[in-house]
Parts: sequence; C-alpha cells; structure tokens
Amino acid sequence: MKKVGFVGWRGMVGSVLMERMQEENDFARLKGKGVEPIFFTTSQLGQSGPDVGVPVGALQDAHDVDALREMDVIISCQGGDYTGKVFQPLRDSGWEGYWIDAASSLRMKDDAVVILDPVNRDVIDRALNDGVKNFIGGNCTVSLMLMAIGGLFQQDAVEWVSAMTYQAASGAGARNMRELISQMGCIQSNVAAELADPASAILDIDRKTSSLLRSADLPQSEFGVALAGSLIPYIDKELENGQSREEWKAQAETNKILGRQASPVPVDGVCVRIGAMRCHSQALTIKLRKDIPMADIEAMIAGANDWVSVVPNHREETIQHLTPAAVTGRLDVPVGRLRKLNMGPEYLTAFTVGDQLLWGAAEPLRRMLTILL
Ligand SMILES: NC(=O)C1=CN([C@@H]2O[C@H](COP(=O)(O)OP(=O)(O)OC[C@H]3O[C@@H](n4cnc5c(N)ncnc54)[C@H](OP(=O)(O)O)[C@@H]3O)[C@@H](O)[C@H]2O)C=CC1
Ligand SMILES: N[C@@H](CC(=O)OP(=O)(O)O)C(=O)O
Repeated sequence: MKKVGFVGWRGMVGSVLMERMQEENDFARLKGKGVEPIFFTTSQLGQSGPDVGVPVGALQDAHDVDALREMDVIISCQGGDYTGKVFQPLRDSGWEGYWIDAASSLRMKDDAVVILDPVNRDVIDRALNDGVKNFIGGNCTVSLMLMAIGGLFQQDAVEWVSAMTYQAASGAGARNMRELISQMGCIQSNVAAELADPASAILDIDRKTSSLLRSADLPQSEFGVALAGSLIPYIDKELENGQSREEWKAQAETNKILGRQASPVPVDGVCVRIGAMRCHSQALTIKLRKDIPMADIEAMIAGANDWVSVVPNHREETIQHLTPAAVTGRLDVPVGRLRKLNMGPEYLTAFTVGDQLLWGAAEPLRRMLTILL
C-alpha cells in the first residue's frame, strides 16, 4: 500500500487543500487506489487526525525522519522553516519519495520544478520522466498571472510584462486577515456616533479616521501600520537592487514555470498589499512582440485553460465580475479591462483577479498529487 504524508494540513493553506480534496472526493479516490493518507503534526502528536471522510490514524511527528521515510509522497503546507529543517535530512537519509511543498524555500533549486499544471504540464511531465522528485507550488501572484495570461505566453506573444499588484491580507497569513477586519471594525466604531447622525460633518469624520489610522490605537501588531483605509506598497523582504523579494519572484518564477530560463521574458512591477481578504488582483501592462488584433488576443487568453475567462471591457460587467468580492472562494480567473494602450498597438493592458489560496497556493499541490497517484 502506498502512503501519502500530509504536513501542515490544519494551517490556512493546508485547510484549503483539505477542503478542495474533499470537494473533489480525492481521499476516497486515493483509498480506492490503495493509497493511505498519514497526517503529521509539529504540535499535536498522538491526537486524532482530521475527518476527511476516510479513516485516518493518530497524528505522527512531523520531525521524525524515520516516520517520514515511510511515505511515498509528502505534501507540506507547513512553511519554509519546516522545509528548511526536515527536507535535507530526509533526502540525506536516502529517501526517494516525492516532495510536494507550498513553501518558497526550494522553488529555485535546480532539482525542483515549480508546479502549475494547466500552464506547465509539459515541464512537469518532462521532469517526471527525468526522475525529478521535488515539486513546489509557485508564488501566488505569479501563478495567478500565468493562469490569467498563460495563453499569450503559450503563443510566445509576450515581449515583457509589468505587473502592478493589489495583494490580499491572506498572503501575509491568517493573523493578518484577522487584523485587517479588526482594523476595519476599529475604524467604524471610532466614528459610529457621527455616522449615525446624517447632519455630522464629513471632514470631522475624516479627521478622526485619519488620526486613528496613524495612531497606536489601531490594531497593527501584524502589519505594523494601517492596511484598512490605507495600503502597504511593500511585500516580503528588501533586496539590494531596490526590488522587494515579492517583485523579484515575478520574473524568476514565471520563467522557471514556463521552462524558459535560458531566454527569460522580463517581468517586473510594484507589489502592493491592499485590504482584500484572499484575492490578489493585478493590473498588467503587456508589451506584445507584434500588433495582434484584440479578438485574437481574447481568444488566446480564454482558450488557454478551463478556469480563465475574459470579462468584456465594460463598466457593469467589470464591477460585477472582476473584483475580489466576486471571485473569492472560486477557482475562476477572470481577465478584463483588455485594451490597447495609447503607447501603441503592441501595448496591451489587462486586469485580473484570482483567489490566492486556491490557484495561488493549494490547488496546484492537489493536482500534482493527482498527477502522481
Ligand atoms: N498564506 C499564503 O497565502 C500562502 C502561503 N504559502 C506557504 O504555505 C506555508 C503555510 O502558510 P499558512 O497556511 O499561511 O501557515 P499557517 O500559519 O496558517 O499554518 C502553519 C502551521 O501552523 C500550525 N498552527 C499553530 N497554531 C495553529 C492554529 N491555531 N490553526 C492552524 N494551524 C496552526 C499548524 O501546524 P501543526 O498542525 O503542526 O501545529 C499549521 O500547519 C508557508 O510556507 C507559506 O509561505 C504559499 C502560498 C500562499
Ligand atoms: N508573499 C505572498 C504569499 C506567499 O506566501 O508567497 P510565497 O509562497 O512566494 O512565499 C503574499 O504575501 O501575498
């Protein structure tokens, strides 16, 4: 009997993975194929495993290399620190199973493939043929950009892309999502009396709110500053070249996913945290290699995979279908605001929204497991 080990299954990304696997009946399918799921923990050793519709044993120790060595496949949503501690000792012990990971630590290693199968199934299949054993989920923003405009890359129509992002609180973690809502609540309650009085002066409301946004009274232990009523134009660590690490990932991971590191397409922009819950949005400026008619561009984009759709570039359709509120919790990746820019017929703009916990994190891992088993 084959064994799949799950680590990090109760965290935010792991919970979405569990939800998706149950929605798709994956555990029953795996059971039918003689595959046993084993659940690991870093903090709840011996407690009962989750209810996933098939019997699972007690939780095992996620740091026990001997227990991990029994697995044919390990899927980790536990985070980069865990991968840093466990992955190499496990490989050094001679373990030859498949390692599937949500964390970024191993993404750029030569013996790892960044997985996004609707976009790079060919790269994944080649790697499997070549005996590659490490399959790592991509950065959420990059994966969602490629789900959206992968069709243009498929046709080699893209000379460069600039992605200006609007990233949700969930990308920073569960505690940050809670803090965003707490900030919103705090802002509202600070001016509740004025809001209840239609005669109150808007500039008084604004003054009180602005002062709260800059004060220590606003909950900000996670973000360090206000996100609600504001934004944060910096995500991840600072690099010496002036990019944030999140911005650096755009070109590095896009080209690795596409298997074109030898002739990379330049991708760059500014990554910004905004007060959305779990959908990342991106405004893209795309320099095409040549002038392509809009109808052909829309067909290339819409035909690339089963989840992308083109939203007509009209106000009503846009505000109904191209927002985090509309897309959250769904696998759909709408792309809209498509038009040529004043700069010339090779300059295309687009706006896209995607759930960063689904295609941005859990779904590529789930599908990789399905490819393997
Ligand atoms: N957040 C995101 O948007 C994305 C994250 N990733 C990557 O995925 C990895 C995991 O991220 P994320 O899911 O946000 O991490 P979480 O912090 O939500 O979960 C990580 C681990 O924390 C432990 N934990 C401790 N207390 C709790 C609690 N109360 N509820 C749930 N879990 C708890 C769990 O381990 P245990 O059960 O062993 O105690 C859990 O597996 C990271 O490497 C991240 O970089 C990748 C793409 C997007
Ligand atoms: N950095 C992303 C989330 C994330 O975890 O990215 P990565 O998997 O590349 O570390 C964000 O904040 O939105």
